[in-house]
Amino acid sequence: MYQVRKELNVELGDRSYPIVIGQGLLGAYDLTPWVSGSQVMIVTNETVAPLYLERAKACFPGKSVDVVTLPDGEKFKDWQTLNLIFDRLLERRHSRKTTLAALGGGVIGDMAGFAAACYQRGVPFVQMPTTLLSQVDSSVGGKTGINHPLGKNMVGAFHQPNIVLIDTDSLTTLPPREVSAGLAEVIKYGLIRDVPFLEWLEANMDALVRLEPEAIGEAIFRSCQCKADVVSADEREGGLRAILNLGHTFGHAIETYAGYGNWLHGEAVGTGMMMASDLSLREGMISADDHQRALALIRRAGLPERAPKGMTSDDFMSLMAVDKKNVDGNLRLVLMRALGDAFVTADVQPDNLRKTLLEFID
Ligand SMILES: NC(=O)c1ccc[n+]([C@@H]2O[C@H](COP(=O)([O-])OP(=O)(O)OC[C@H]3O[C@@H](n4cnc5c(N)ncnc54)[C@H](O)[C@@H]3O)[C@@H](O)[C@H]2O)c1
Ligand SMILES: O=C(O)C(=O)C[C@@H](O)[C@H](O)[C@H](O)COP(=O)(O)O
Ligand SMILES: [Zn+2]
Repeated sequence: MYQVRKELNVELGDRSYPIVIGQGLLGAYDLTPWVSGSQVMIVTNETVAPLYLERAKACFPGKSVDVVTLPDGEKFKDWQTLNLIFDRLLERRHSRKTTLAALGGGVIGDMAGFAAACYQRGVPFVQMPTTLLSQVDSSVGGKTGINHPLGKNMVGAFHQPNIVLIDTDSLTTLPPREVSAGLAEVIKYGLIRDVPFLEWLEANMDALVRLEPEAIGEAIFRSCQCKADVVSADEREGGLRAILNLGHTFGHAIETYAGYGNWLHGEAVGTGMMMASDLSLREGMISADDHQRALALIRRAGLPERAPKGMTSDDFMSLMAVDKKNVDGNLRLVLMRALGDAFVTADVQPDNLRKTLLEFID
């Protein structure tokens, strides 16, 4: 038995798709209406497969289901591992009618989605996210890709899924550090454009850290709602969508510096949002009280508040110089005019940026 708690839609004209959120969905929810051909290939990893693969297969009754199981970890979000997906697709003679289904966290979702965007110039794609971070963020919106040693997510494509199936029961097996990482992206939505949600998070953060089902279901729904609204308004990041990058300019620099996987993406984003808040304060945009509210919430989620040991401000500056938001060599950052009101700017005082970097490095 399963229970759908909430359903919402990413509105993209004839490419619109549902996000279905509930309990017991893996193993019971019929995904075949979103699969046009007779074949599915599930992309998963060696950690998730023993936990959820059999249940995921049962979502495709009557279809022929193939599987490719990748090694686990951010350090495998690379060309070599991506190629394992293409190897399997070709060895098994999959056609452009095969649907790829991502079963796992954001690493699997980003790689399976990129493979779906590229294989025979594009095949249908389904998201079955199993981490908090992937349920609140990466499974929605169609950003797919892999890392490059010189920069995070530097090679990729936009490729929207046909459906996102979120079984919140899968979170029961998630390690606490991964829960905190997911909460970073949840907090992000409050900080960028949803003050009522920010207040709700302040009231419910302890329940979220404990993964209490009511609270976590609500946080996932409201996060997906915020992301779906932003993506529906600006699918390819022509403008508004860049606010989803709050904390990511600093965060991606941290992930690249630390070596992919040593810092979790959500951890780097948590510290990065503290840095963005600090800079917003120095730029005279948010008040000291607002800054303290942001810091307190990120801390309560159990996220780190210092940059990696040994990382210098020069390291930050050179890694941030390859950020995708930059234009004509000018650094562009997401800051907050006020809590719940993020925007992109290329116009920060160099001295304020330097002070923010110094504030967070050891
Ligand atoms: N495309 C986007 O819009 C977008 C948005 C945010 C993040 N991302 C990307 O997502 C990635 C991070 O995703 P993530 O935080 O899910 O990390 P992840 O995919 O590495 O998963 C975290 C860990 O949890 C394990 N795991 C997955 N589900 C589990 C479960 N139910 N129980 C126990 N263990 C489980 C995984 O095997 C892995 O070891 C980064 O590469 C980031 O760049 C993409
Ligand atoms: O969906 C988006 O847009 C985001 O920015 C969401 C981010 O949480 C996510 O980490 C994304 O992968 C970052 O995108 P990038 O373009 O900065 O690599
Ligand atoms: Zn992110």
